[in-house]
Amino acid sequence: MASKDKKTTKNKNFCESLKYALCGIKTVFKMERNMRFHLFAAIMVIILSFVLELSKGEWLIIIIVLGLVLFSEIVNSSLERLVDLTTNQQFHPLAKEVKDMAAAGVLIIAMTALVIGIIIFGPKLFEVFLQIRG
Ligand SMILES: Nc1ncnc2c1ncn2[C@@H]1O[C@H](COP(=O)(O)OP(=O)(O)OP(=O)(O)O)[C@@H](O)[C@H]1O
Repeated sequence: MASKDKKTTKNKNFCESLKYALCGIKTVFKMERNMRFHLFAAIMVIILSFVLELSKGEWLIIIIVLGLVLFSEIVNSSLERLVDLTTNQQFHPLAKEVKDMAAAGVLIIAMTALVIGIIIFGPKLFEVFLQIRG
């Protein structure tokens, strides 16, 4: 194990819980290429949202969706590790189902985010396109 921290007991207070949660965020970004891709995409969407001056309601939807995408990727990554830990990376049909279902969860929220993105940004980008064309 890379970490020198071998603690296995319950966190004593909120600060300690926060410390380990931040440690989890650091680990998932370091280890998971998909998570880095999702973060890059999220930053691009936020920049586009500022440029296109979204309404407060549109911002709320974008923030919720981006949070759900990142959350689903973290749950997927943690389930993958749990499966690898319990199966010791040996094939098991249930392990396949767990990993495939966790990946399906990410896919569904990513598709939802795409559709919401098209609904919110599509007409605005089309307007910008028409203005550029004069
Ligand atoms: N122990 C196992 N037993 C059975 N099937 C497995 C096992 N481990 C992985 N698989 C199969 O291989 C696929 C890929 O597993 P892997 O752990 O590499 O996920 P991944 O490709 O890294 O996922 P992601 O793209 O979300 O990072 C799984 O979706 C599953 O179908």
